[in-house]
Amino acid sequence: MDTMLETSQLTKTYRNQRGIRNISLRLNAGDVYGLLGPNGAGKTTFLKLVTGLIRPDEGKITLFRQDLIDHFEAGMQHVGCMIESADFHDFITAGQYLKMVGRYYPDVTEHRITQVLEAVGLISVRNDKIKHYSTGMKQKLALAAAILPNPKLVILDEPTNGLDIDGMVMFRRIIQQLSEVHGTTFLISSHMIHELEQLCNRVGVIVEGQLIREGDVRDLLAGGQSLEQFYIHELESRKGEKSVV
Ligand SMILES: Nc1ncnc2c1ncn2[C@@H]1O[C@H](COP(=O)(O)OP(=O)(O)OP(=O)(O)O)[C@@H](O)[C@H]1O
Repeated sequence: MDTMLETSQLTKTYRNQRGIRNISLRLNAGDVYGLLGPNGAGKTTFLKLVTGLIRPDEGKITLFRQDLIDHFEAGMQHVGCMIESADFHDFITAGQYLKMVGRYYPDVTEHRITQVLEAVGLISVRNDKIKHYSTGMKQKLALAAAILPNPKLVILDEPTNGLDIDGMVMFRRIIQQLSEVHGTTFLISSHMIHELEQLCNRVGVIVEGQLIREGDVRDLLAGGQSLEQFYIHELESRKGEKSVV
């Protein structure tokens, strides 16, 4: 099976001693992988590391089987990402913004820009300045930018933050369609556990900077366990282990 992203013993410690420790994780082509974990567990840190936004202290990251740092630009051509709250220039329009993003990729056409704006439901406001957008609309625009170049791998940090119910349904449909029709691989961090249950084939649980468990969603569901039950059980076991110590 083709490996899209692999980390080995990935460690990042901030000055306050927080961060992540020894995370080894592999994403195969076609995976829709959900990262779960409590606030402050280290999910965003992990996503920032694998998108090159910060450098690890230790460990290795390979993207499409090549070292991320040595082949950063070539690798990132095939990655779309949305990390933390989207930050935009307020005085440009959604259409102009996507045109700007499109310049970083070889073949983003005007037609493709229209296509993604339609997909995320922003076509009617494409000529409005971003400063007039709501939080959810900005989130949709960030998703549009992430999928714009038809990436092989899409990395999303809390993508449904601020989305209304329609927006969440739209988000789920886009991911399912890209995954099923184009075989796009996804790595998604979210607290929306029911969304993840519907979308993901695999999940990993990060607690206090460590990947404590991975699971195959189909197996969990077939065993009569919901993703929420699996997650709560993992957190409770972790607390139990700590209280014994
Ligand atoms: N730039 C930074 N400097 C110092 N500490 C940081 C920095 N960024 C994150 N941290 C700390 O590292 C830990 C992991 O943070 P991170 O943002 O990765 O967690 P998270 O799992 O994404 O949390 P949430 O679900 O709340 O978004 C937290 O304790 C956080 O306070």
